Amino acid sequence: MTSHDLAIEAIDLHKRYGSTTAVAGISLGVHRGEVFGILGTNGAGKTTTVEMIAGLRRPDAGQVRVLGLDPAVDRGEVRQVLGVQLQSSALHGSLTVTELVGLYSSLYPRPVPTGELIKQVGLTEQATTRFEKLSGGQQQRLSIALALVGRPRVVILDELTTGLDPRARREMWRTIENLRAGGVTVLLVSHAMEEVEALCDRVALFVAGQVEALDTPQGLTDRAGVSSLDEAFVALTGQEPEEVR
Ligand SMILES: Nc1ncnc2c1ncn2[C@@H]1O[C@H](COP(=O)(O)OP(=O)(O)OP(=O)(O)O)[C@@H](O)[C@H]1O
Repeated sequence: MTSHDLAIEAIDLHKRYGSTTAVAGISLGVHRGEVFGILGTNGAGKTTTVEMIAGLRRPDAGQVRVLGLDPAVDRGEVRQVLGVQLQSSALHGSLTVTELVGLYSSLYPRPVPTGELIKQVGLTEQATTRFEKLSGGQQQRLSIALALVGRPRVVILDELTTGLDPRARREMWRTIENLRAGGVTVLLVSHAMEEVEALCDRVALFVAGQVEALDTPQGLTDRAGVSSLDEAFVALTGQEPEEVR
């Protein structure tokens, strides 16, 4: 496999915040068309890593390539191919769902039609509701819609289904399956073991800013000699998985 086959390449990333080391030498290669999961306890460096991959945070050291581009340098080009949903989105509270999706659509040459996208994330009934009046789960679904509006080739989702009810959760899983079927590469940060087990081709287990193990879900459970990813996480990292928030 050459680096041309990689949609995302992170090489020896480091990041400190004052005296806190958040990321201490992370390297990852995500194949084109793959759904790749990052699992780790609170503070393991997951968000910092995906923010560096998205070009939203500058690494102290190390390199990132997204489809061969450097997100910190080729900002305009990367914006056209990369969709990002982060944990907290700062959106204009007085705009409605339709207005926000329309605003983001205008940034792309071939956006998903606004109504179609709103339906896809289950917000048709809230189409004329202002962002500030949406529930936490609805805001979450809107932020996922905004990550997908430009038909990205690579999508980064940080805590895809945290805070969503079971039905919305299943719909999001279906959305991921559809992205995979369309050849889109997905990098997924999650606390939910069953979500990662169900969706991801490969998984990286993060501990204290480093990759402790990286394999298919089956490979991780085989390696740990256990029957679930939950148990493999405990066996391979020595840490208890977090409760899903
Ligand atoms: N802006 C910041 N300023 C200072 N410290 C930070 C900042 N962002 C993160 N940290 C610290 O860096 C470490 C890694 O944080 P990060 O958010 O990347 O971890 P995480 O694995 O995403 O955690 P979580 O599951 O809680 O979201 C933590 O110790 C955190 O407190």
